[in-house]
Amino acid sequence: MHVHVNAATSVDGKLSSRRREQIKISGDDDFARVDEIRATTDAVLVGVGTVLADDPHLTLDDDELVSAREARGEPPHPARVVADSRARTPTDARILDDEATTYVLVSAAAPADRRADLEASGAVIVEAGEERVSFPEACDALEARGVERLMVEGGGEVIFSLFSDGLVDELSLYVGSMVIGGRDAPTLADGDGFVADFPSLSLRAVERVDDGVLLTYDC
Ligand SMILES: NC(=O)C1=CN([C@@H]2O[C@H](COP(=O)(O)OP(=O)(O)OC[C@H]3O[C@@H](n4cnc5c(N)ncnc54)[C@H](O)[C@@H]3O)[C@@H](O)[C@H]2O)C=CC1
Ligand SMILES: Nc1nc(O)c(N)c(N[C@@H]2O[C@H](COP(=O)(O)O)[C@@H](O)[C@H]2O)n1
Repeated sequence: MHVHVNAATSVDGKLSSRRREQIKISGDDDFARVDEIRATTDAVLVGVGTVLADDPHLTLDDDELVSAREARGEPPHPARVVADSRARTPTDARILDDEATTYVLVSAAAPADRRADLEASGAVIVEAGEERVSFPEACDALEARGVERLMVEGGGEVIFSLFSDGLVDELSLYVGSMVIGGRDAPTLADGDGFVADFPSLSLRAVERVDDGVLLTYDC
């Protein structure tokens, strides 16, 4: 499986403010670029922290990209995936509408009633891991369902785990020309952080987009 992480940060590396509300960091051209990456993937993954904070939809905005997928014999939108160890995704979350398949990755610790509620709301439950979602297991399970190209849109906890598990193949990072600040604001890679064996990336491209910079890395 090819795992492509895409995110937008401020110049000080923040994904959002300490309030964890969605902040528009990207400009129109960068959002169009994000839509194009989505269009070439089989599934788009976020953590439940992002679902609770942003209530994202994770479908394609551009009808031409939808038509191109259909012409290739693909579903109109990539599948949506939530890493949600305890099945906390709200049943009225936008990612549970019927526009695309939605997988909710849970751990063995997810309560049975919450799993049933999510299934009744249209989610496909995939169990991977004991207390927390195990991404290596989850990737195998998704691959068995036909997901070869996985895009990850955040947030910081999930991105850290994917780097920690050595699963990231590519990183696109849009750095918007703003400062957010705040020691408790989420960053690109949160989790416990690394103290040694820091993942080292290979810079492939640098490009000006909108009023910011797009950095592309092979990982
Ligand atoms: N600027 C950008 O590009 C983006 C910004 N965001 C922002 O990021 C924030 C949300 O990020 P986070 O709070 O870090 O939440 P997150 O979206 O990374 O979700 C973390 C949650 O995922 C679940 N999870 C399950 N298995 C896991 C594992 N193995 N490793 C890590 N987490 C696992 C846990 O419940 C954990 O609390 C929001 O403020 C949102 O607005 C989110 C996506 C993109
Ligand atoms: N690429 C990017 N730039 C920003 O400025 C952002 N705030 C985000 N946030 C993430 O975009 C997704 C929203 O999806 P929908 O438009 O609802 O489909 C979601 O993952 C946000 O957290 N991304």
